[in-house]
Amino acid sequence: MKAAILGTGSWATGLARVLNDNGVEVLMYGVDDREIDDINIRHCNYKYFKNVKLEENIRATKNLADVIDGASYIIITVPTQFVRSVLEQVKPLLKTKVTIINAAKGFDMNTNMRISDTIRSVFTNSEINPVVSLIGPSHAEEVVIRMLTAVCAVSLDEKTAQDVQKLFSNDYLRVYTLTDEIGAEYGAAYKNVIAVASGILKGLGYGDNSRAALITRGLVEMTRYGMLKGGKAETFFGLTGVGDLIVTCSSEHSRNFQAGKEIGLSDNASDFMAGNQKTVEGIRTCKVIHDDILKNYPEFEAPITNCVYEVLYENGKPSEKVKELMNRTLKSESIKG
Ligand SMILES: NC(=O)C1=CN([C@@H]2O[C@H](COP(=O)(O)OP(=O)(O)OC[C@H]3O[C@@H](n4cnc5c(N)ncnc54)[C@H](O)[C@@H]3O)[C@@H](O)[C@H]2O)C=CC1
Ligand SMILES: O=C(CO)COP(=O)(O)O
Repeated sequence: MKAAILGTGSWATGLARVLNDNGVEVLMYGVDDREIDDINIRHCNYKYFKNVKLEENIRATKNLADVIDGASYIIITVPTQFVRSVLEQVKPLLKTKVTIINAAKGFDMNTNMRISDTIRSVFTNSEINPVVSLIGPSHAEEVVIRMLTAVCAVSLDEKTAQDVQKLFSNDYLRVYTLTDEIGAEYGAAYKNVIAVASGILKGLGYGDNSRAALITRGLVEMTRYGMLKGGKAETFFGLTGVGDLIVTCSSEHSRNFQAGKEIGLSDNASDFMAGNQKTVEGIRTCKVIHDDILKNYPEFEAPITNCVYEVLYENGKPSEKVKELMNRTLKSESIKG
């Protein structure tokens, strides 16, 4: 059995190792010569993992046709802004029906669609099996060294979710199935915005109490928004919701957290926004959610997202935004807002 992995970055490498461990033939598609040479020649991916030696049968190439040829599964592990363009290159190369597994967290660059919807908009039902998203609390830095991790295989079709569950599960990666695609994908995207806020608090010098408050109120905010979009409340209390929120808001591995920390340290986002080269999906996700609320749900309150938006896009000062959040009208803790 063969799996095509789109991307040669950190998550692509982490999932390639899982599948290789599970006896699946993997071939990775990349655009970066350095990453491809590292994988093929030096058997590492030094840019992302300084001390990890990869197996020699994990291979990468720039030839997308070779990657797709004979693959039963195609795993999307490029950042969300590249997903549609890569899938459009994949489409003419398909010879048999495949299962596409999304592992990216955020929204389509052009349409702001969820990634499962993006996949369905590129391919017909005769080209692909039901779409699956493999998402949950899973820093690549830990998965690649086989640290115990649990994620969800999310699909509208339980059988396909179970198939992907079996494909990835092993003694260090436990996969649960879930059918609430909307709730899971909004949770996995929204948590990146709250992780930027968590980094900002850290950069400003705040401590554990502040982070716990942010995670708890961030969970309320993302649950209310996700339910508005059609997700189920219970999903936000699972791995793709609070699970991913905790790991991303509390870890120095998180690029979203790191970004927020840098912004908090300088009490300003402009330098960071001008120079950032890393994958920080919370930046764009924040704008997508902010603009959606402004346009479609003007009565909806998303105070954390609004503050992150003002810091990132309107030159708001993080230290002042924190004060604004704390000095809002006092209210009940109810999830209803
Ligand atoms: N890194 C992590 O721990 C996790 C990441 N994810 C998600 O996985 C997705 C990918 O993120 P990372 O691997 O972290 O990003 P990364 O920044 O580590 O790597 C991005 C990769 O995409 C490649 N790339 C860029 N444009 C491309 C194109 N047009 N075609 C093919 N490859 C292209 C780059 O060369 C690089 O290899 C994101 O949506 C992220 O949210 C999900 C769970 C864990
Ligand atoms: O999604 C992740 C862990 O579950 C990775 O988070 P970052 O994109 O912030 O690094």
